[in-house]
Amino acid sequence: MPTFTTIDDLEPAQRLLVRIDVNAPIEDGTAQDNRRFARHAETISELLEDGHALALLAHQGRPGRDTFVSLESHADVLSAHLDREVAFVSDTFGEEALEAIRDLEPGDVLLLENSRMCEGELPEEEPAVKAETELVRTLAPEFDAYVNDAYSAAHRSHASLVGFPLVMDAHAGRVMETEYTANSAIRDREFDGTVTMVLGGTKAEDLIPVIEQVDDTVDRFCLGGIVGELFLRADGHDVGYDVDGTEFFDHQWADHRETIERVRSEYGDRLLLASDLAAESDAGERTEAAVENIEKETSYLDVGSETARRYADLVRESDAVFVKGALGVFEDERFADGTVSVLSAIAETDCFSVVGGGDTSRAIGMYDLEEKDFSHVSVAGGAYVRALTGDSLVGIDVLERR
Ligand SMILES: Nc1ncnc2c1ncn2[C@@H]1O[C@H](COP(=O)(O)OP(=O)(O)OP(=O)(O)O)[C@@H](O)[C@H]1O
Ligand SMILES: O=C(O)[C@H](O)COP(=O)(O)O
Repeated sequence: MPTFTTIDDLEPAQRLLVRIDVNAPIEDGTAQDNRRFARHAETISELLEDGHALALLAHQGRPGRDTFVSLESHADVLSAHLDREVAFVSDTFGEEALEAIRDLEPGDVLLLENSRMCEGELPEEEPAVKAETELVRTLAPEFDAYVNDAYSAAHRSHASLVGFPLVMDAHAGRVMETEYTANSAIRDREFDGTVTMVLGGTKAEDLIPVIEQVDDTVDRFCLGGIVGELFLRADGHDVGYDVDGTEFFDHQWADHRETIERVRSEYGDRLLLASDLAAESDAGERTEAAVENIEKETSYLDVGSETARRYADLVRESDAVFVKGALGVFEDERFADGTVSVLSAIAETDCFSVVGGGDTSRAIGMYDLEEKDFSHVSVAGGAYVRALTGDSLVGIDVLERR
């Protein structure tokens, strides 16, 4: 049971600072809808119905990346989910933001600018240090209470996530509460039968510790995506190298090579890799090759159909399945086979299943799968895998410490 307080413990009609996580895919500088918006919209609606006035604090991307953009378009996506205007101010805690905050009336909702544009938000530091940042010291006195609904960012010790609970009344929002409850139950559950973990996506640093830490619980790991290609490289295949200006592989290989090679040799047959891969042909069509025949200069975008079938069969035979990260670029229908085959196989069975990842969970809506066919769909990625391994999340620790 969580030991933090929730929005049920708020006094009525307060002025609230609400931290949400709408970190989203960006196309042409504009936020694309993901499941996080809809989930937070439920918390926001509930707070508005209770007559609170809300300022929302959130981040997008990281400095230096293409996805590091203003939150202006995020306000539009949220407005569509809420069916009411979400005002936006291109400032986080300066004069312009303070003026907009002071104008808030009960029932109003205002989104502040990307918190990562403020000095002091990054880098990771102790909560006590973050509580002293100008961001926290300026905004805290403007509100009656702080609500943290950003479960998917709760593994980051950033000012907007860990600073406020140290200096003001603070509570968990509904997304925080439900994700915490679901993911802790998963962590504490003892499974009968075969447990399979399907790991893909782009982030080796998130996934490799998981493989090592859930060793006792998980029987086999099915790998795909960028991470799977790095393991194929460890097996000596001509894949997992940056080509055509991609920046996925070589730096991750440099950082994690030793661990990847060690894990590969220690886990042997329990770690399943793709036997074929798919790429785009010159004519723009999906083309496939067995891993023995792959070419170093080709960019592979999905596991092949033989692998997709094999992984789907293993899922059907499992009693519990955990998914983190996509097996291919599912956003493009031509390269969705791996991800969708695994998700469809889960949906067909009554195994216990959790699908996590801000991007990966989007595949469920995009391919007409239904959330009810999964035991839990987590909008979190890094926070979800940390919870699976039993690691605590700093953003929750500070709420619990109150
Ligand atoms: N072979 C590949 N080449 C390029 N991108 C890939 C490949 N395979 C998977 N992906 C991308 O991986 C992304 C999902 O993985 P990602 O590591 O972002 O995890 P996530 O599920 O969104 O979790 P998080 O919330 O931690 O970001 C998808 O958007 C997909 O396009
Ligand atoms: O999308 C996420 O996983 C969270 O918003 C955290 O973002 P970060 O990985 O850039 O810190």
